[in-house]
Amino acid sequence: MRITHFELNAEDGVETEDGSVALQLSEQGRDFLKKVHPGAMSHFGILLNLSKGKGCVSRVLQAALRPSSPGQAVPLRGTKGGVGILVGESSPSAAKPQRVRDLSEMPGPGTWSNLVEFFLKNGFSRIHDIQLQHTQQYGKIFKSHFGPQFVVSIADRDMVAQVLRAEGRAPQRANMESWQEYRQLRGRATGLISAEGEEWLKMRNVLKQRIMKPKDVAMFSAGVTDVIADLIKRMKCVKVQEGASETITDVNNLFFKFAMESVATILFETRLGCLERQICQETKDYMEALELMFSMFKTTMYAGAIPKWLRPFIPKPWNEFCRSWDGLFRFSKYRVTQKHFCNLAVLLLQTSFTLSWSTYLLARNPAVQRVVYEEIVRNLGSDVTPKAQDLSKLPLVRGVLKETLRLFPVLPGNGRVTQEDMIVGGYFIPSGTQLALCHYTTSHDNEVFDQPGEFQPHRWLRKNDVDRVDNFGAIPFGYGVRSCVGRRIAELEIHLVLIQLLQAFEIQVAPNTGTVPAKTHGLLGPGKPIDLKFVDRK
Ligand code: HEM
Repeated sequence: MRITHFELNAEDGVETEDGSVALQLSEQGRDFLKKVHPGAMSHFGILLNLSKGKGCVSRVLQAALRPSSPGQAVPLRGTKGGVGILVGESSPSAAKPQRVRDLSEMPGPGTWSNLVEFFLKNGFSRIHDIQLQHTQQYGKIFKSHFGPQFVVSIADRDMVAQVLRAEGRAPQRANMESWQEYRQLRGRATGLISAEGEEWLKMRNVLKQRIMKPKDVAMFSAGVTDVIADLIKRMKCVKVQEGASETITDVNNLFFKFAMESVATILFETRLGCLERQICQETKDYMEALELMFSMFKTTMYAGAIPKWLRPFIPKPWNEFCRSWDGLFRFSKYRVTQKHFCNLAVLLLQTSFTLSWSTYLLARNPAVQRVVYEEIVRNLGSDVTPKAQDLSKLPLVRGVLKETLRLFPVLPGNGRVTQEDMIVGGYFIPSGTQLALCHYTTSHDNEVFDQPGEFQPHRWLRKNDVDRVDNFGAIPFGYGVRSCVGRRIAELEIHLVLIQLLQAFEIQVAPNTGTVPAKTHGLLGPGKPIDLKFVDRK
């Protein structure tokens, strides 16, 4: 087999240290290869995915290819015994290719400065800020050590896209060791969030049949609407208690109860009464256990960062981590969800934080709120209860959610463990490396988003049917086969509740609220309570 011609662009060739050249396939290159020799794909181990249409434009063909040996089969670095074929040479006009660098050459904070930052300066609650700070200091790809863990952080939209597009059939999320260890210790089943490999695939396939598509989740619309009616009733009661101020203090508390009630409605087809005046004791205890879990987020991080051999000397973090999980597992009512999803608390907080941030942003930007409200009145009506099928008429409401999650991505960073060798940002990253994808930083990158600090839901409006405003800079639900399985449910709930809140109230910032900083409590939540005024529209 010999492919005689192959176009290379300047950025396609990356020179390795020993003078050989690694090929980075451009889209044209890949298409060309497919056209001239479809069979060749099977010989390019690393290209197997591409032939199934799952590859990525900038995927690197990690071959140690000699520029002078076109047509020769050579071993591919980073593939399991695959061979590649040099199909051409860089055009003479091509700029000098870059050298592939080793991880030892990657910049990043030293172990000690990281220890001081995280353990002495409370860095675990400022993970999002540290992401920004480290990106400024070390660039868009840098390495760090957290106790026994070594992490490569990626804060560049295109590199994030490269990593996620290259994923295999069962991507591995990082940082779940503590959860897995706890579950093994106590004999608890692994949930979807922390499962890996074949076990994950099996669970995911079961769930995805039920809740992955917008049209499948539309059937939950009526149930969610009932819960929203209860939420608004509850808000009106609280306002009456507050008297003339019309203020609801710490809105997240109320939105958390709403999230819990609607998840129960959707997933266990039951009502818990979280939005009633009197909450049943078991639900109350469960909510307290969840709060404890989150107040102990720091402990969770310490539990993961302290090596096992140090535990006899510093036992507290691991013991507390187990104690808070034991607390949550006591509640048999919630076991079904715990079993499937692993951490119900995370899911509830994702929804409640997002609702808190979006109402806060609407209150802080009254002009934007007015335009969104006008869209609702114009395209739906001021008192028509929305259904799932109405959402396509309200692109700005959808923009509000996207923009909220861009400014405050509840998961400010995500993890992946590389499953094969890769070259990212000019660095050779071996298989098994833990990556941290810095979504908070890419969401605030002014090379990716114009005026990134501004709340502009209209930036997400499509100009026409072919316009795509998707952007790897902001992927709050993740991307690909391991992305959020509850995305469609969360979107449905949040869109429906935002519409009805805006139909019922004009949302204003309470005088004492001021600017609310974000804080990482595992997820990116408000750093202080958000108090808002909900002024009746009629
Ligand atoms: C605003 C609300 C939410 C946001 C922003 C959000 C975001 C995310 C993100 C970023 C991930 C990780 C994806 C990845 O690694 O690529 C994730 C995973 C997950 N989410 Fe959500 N989520 C939300 C609500 C929900 C809800 C309501 C549910 C359940 C009903 C849910 C269920 C899950 C599950 C089970 C996973 C793990 C998926 C897996 O590992 O296969 N999420 N979510």
